[in-house]
Formats: sequence, C-alpha cells, structure tokens
Amino acid sequence: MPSQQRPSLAEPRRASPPAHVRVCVRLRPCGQGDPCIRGLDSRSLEIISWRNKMETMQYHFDTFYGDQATQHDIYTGSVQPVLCHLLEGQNASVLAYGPTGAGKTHTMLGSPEQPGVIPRALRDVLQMTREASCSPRGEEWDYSISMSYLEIYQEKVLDLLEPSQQDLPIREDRDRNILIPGLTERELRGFGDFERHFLPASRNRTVASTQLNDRSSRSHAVLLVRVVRSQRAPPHRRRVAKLCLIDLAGSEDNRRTGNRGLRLKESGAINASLHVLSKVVDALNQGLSRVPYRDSKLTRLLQDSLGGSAHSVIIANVAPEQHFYFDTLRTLNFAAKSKQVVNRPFTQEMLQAPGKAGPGEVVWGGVAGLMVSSSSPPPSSLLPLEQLDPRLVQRLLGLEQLEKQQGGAGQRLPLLSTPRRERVALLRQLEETRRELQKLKERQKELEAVALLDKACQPKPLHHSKAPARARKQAVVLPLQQGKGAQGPNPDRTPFPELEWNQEWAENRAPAWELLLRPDLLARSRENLLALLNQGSAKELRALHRIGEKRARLILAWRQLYGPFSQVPPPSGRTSGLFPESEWGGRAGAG
Ligand SMILES: Nc1ncnc2c1ncn2[C@@H]1O[C@H](COP(=O)(O)OP(=O)(O)OP(=O)(O)O)[C@@H](O)[C@H]1O
Repeated sequence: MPSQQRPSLAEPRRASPPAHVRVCVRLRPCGQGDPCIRGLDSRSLEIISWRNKMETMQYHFDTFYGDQATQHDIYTGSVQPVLCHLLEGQNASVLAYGPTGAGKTHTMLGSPEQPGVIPRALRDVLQMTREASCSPRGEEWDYSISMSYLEIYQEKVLDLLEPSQQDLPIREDRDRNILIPGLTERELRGFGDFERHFLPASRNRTVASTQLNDRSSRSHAVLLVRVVRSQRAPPHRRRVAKLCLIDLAGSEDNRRTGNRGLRLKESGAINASLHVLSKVVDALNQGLSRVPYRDSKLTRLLQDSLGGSAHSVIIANVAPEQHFYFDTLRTLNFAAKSKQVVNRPFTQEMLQAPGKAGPGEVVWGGVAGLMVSSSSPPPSSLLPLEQLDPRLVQRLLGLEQLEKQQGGAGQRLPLLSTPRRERVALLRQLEETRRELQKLKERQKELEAVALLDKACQPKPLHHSKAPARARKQAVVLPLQQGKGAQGPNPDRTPFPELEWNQEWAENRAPAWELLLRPDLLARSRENLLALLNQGSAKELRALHRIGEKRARLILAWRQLYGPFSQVPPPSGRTSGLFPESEWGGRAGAG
C-alpha cells in the first residue's frame, strides 16, 4: 500500500509520571473593611478561625500570591511552566476558581493595561510554536493552532464564537477524549487572529451586575486551544495537544447577593455545578470507582483536566474582606483538597497520511486531548474499516483467531495434552478472551443500534436504492461478522431489518388522531411524548404505540450515546423523523 493511503496508526500512549494538580491561591487587594486573611510566605497563608477570633488556621499551597502580586507574577510563576507540555503532545489546563468578585476574570482575562493569563498564554503558545518550527530540528515539523470558545450558561453549552441558543452536546470518544460536535473552531496564525476572534466573542459571554460585582460572570467560560504538530516527511508523525483555559463563574451566597428572578436562577445553576465539581474532587481523592463527572456539564467538560490526562493548574482567587469570610474558607478548602488530585498526562502520537488531518479534523484512534471538532464523525460502526483504530482491528483479529481455535467442533485446543500449569493459564486466558469478545460484541451491537437510528433520521430517498445499505454493511467490523456463523453475508438481507419501520417513521405519516386533536392538546401530548422518550424506561417506552422490545432498546441506546431528543416527529411535512433535521444536520456535519 503506498504510504499516501496508509491508514492512521496509533502508537501506544507514552505516559508521563503522574502529575499532581498544581494549586495556587491569589489574594485580591482589600476593598472596604478589615482583612480576615494574610500571607505568611510564598506558599502559606493564614485566616482567622471561625471558632475563635484569636486563633488562625494555616493553609499551604504550591504558591501563594499576595495582594501585591502582578499579572506577570501569576503567569510566569504558575501558568507558563505547564505550557511546554503542549509541544510534547500533552494537555494542559488552567482553571480560575473562587467566589464572586474575588478576581477570577481579572486573573484570566485582565485588562488592556494588565493582561491576564489568557492573552499571555496565547502569545506564548504562538511564539513557542514559531520558534520550534524555526529551530534546526524543527524544520521537519508543521504546527497549527486553533481555538474554540464556549460558555456553560444554566447548564447549556453555548458557542461564543458563533453565538446561538443551541445547547451543544458533549460526547466522549472511545479513548475518553471529550468532544463537542458543532463547536466552532478558528485557526490562529498569529496573535492578531486571536484578538480578532476572541475579543468580540468575550463580549458574547453572559455578564450582569450583582450586589457583589458590577460585571459578574453568569457563566463558566472555557477557551480551548488546540496545538497540532505534524511531521512533514514520512512517517508523518502527528501530535495533538489541548490547552483549556477556564474562567469559572463565582460561587454565590444568595443571602448576600440579593439575587432574585433570573439572577437567582443563574446563581442556582452556578452553585449546583460548583457543588458537583467539589464532589468530583472528593470522589477522586477517595479513589471511588464512580466519579460524578456526568452530573454537570462543567465537570463533564473538565473530565480530562481533573483526574484525567492534563497538566492542571488551579488558581483559587480569594477576597480578603471579612464579609467574604465563609466564601474564602470554602475556596481554601476546595483548593486544599484539589492539591491531592493526581492526573496522568500522556502523549500519543499518530502516524498520519499527509494532508489527511487539517485543523478541525479528528483523527480517530485517540489523540491525547483532541477535544473540539466541528467535523468529528459520530461514533458508529459504519466507520470504514481503515478508519477504525488499528489496535482494535488487530485485537479483533487475534480474538477471532482464538475464538475459532476454541470454538470450532473438532478444533479444540489440545488442552488435555498440555502440562497442568500451562493448561490453567491457557484456560484463564481463554476465559478472559471470551469475556472481552463478548464486551466487544455488545459494543458493536450498540453501535449498530446507533447506526440504525442514524439511518432512520435521514430523509427517505425518492428512489430506493440498496447501495447505501450495502456500503453500511461492508463497514461493520469484519472479524466479528465472520465469527457469527458459517452462512456468510447475504446480500439480499438487510443487516438492519428494523429499517423498514424506521423508514416509515422517517416518512412522518401523521396519524389520523393527531390531525383531529386541538393544537394545544396536541402540543401537550407531544411534550409528554418527548419527556417519555427522554426519561422513560424500556418498559415505559414499550407502552407506546408500535414500540416493542427492540425499538425501546434502540431508543435507550441512542439516548445514552447522543443525549436527550429535542423533538418528536412533527405531525406532517417532510422532516427526517424522530430527530429534527437541524439536529441531524449538526450531527451529520459533525461527522
Ligand atoms: N488582583 C487584583 N488587582 C486589582 N483589581 C482586582 C484584582 N482582582 C480583582 N480585581 C477587581 O475586582 C473586581 C472583581 O473582579 P472580577 O470581576 O475579576 O471577579 P470574579 O471573581 O471574576 O467575579 P464573578 O465571579 O462575579 O465574575 C474587578 O473590578 C477587578 O478589576
């Protein structure tokens, strides 16, 4: 095969030593009133004890920045050191945490006179890649940098570069990289590009005046920067790293903020997600098997920054005034427990055919931290074989071989003639193999279910052709199919018999009762149906007209993989069925 067409190959991940989350605390200058906290040295501080005002409690962090510290100090002391990992293909993230009005936005964004972490980091990343490509060894490498910018507002993921009200989905690929299909990504060739995209986007972030801050952030803002390093000549190695810069919304004590109405609702969402963040840190510290990343959008998005694959820095911002006392204490306690979180950064390199993966394209197979993609394919068994992770294909082939060896009549392994110890080991290996194979088969079934639902979403073609069905069938992982039986593939038999039903649904023939109902009743019944589709158990779904066991399972599988449905089929017209065309279009586009 010419190298040009060779599929991407993933090398095993190269793990770095475990890295503790680095935690620093920044104290903002005191406004009115007496301070309740003061620094002791470059790592420690003390705060008045709530039990006894004559006593203090001491805290130690990686770094403590007093109220005289400059933006430059914070950046060079805590942020700059982690950026070098980006060129090694490892992820990094910086997160500003703290109560409202304590200086998070000042630290991350700053002002034209005192630029914060974000502009400084972008300037340096651009500079670093320029220098690396000009160095004598760098001649063989191309670098590309791109950015995306989003906010999480009231549990909705909103694009700040191309603002709309669409709540973007958060997905995870099989290598646990977090993806946001549909999120805009802009290429950055210089700092001018960054300013051109970032400044107007920052104005799109939701801010409002509260009693504690005139310009209080009402959302968590996340800037994602992707750094891709590709080798010009064969073997075309490619490393991708992600820098995640996060300005969290501040926790708010609503007895003091005086928030009402919308502000109170926003505050509820902010506090709830910060509470989940705290639970995530607790779960990681206790080594629990279930870390509640999925309990909020924020933690889902931060999954690879906390306890994941990134070099992470938390900047805990605190305010010195006494009326911030309990907020400060909570922040310090969060910061103290975050110190114990250990991340496992790794580098993964891909061998990539030149020109295959430009900015915005996703290489399947688990590039470390490849997070944002406006064109990532939905996870589906319909990926052509050459796009499947080669390790998986190899594994399947090996398993298939073993399965054949142990499964075929008259082909049993000569276990009886093997010495006892080896026999036990062999049997154990076979058992493991069987379990693994079972898992893979289940996964494949799941993917087939998704593929089936994908198909159901496509508008019905005017002229029926069998070609698409064949193409899909071909793309299903081959070794497993072969393992299914001796009949071999039957070209006349659709691999997905349920398609007929789905096609019918996709055609959207309005049932007569819908046409007769009053519009308000119809709308209500559709709302109920949507709630049932999104929350119903398999049993409840089966209670629906024309939904049997299989269809209920398909709906559950879809829900699990793609999140809640946003619409039910409209009563008439030519839309694509259960999944609205726009939504489907977004997903298809993401593919
Ligand atoms: N280190 C600092 N030096 C000077 N001024 C500061 C500093 N930190 C914060 N400020 C000022 O304090 C005010 C509140 O800061 P900022 O808006 O950054 O708080 P925040 O933590 O982002 O609040 P919220 O969570 O409500 O968005 C701003 O006017 C900011 O300029």
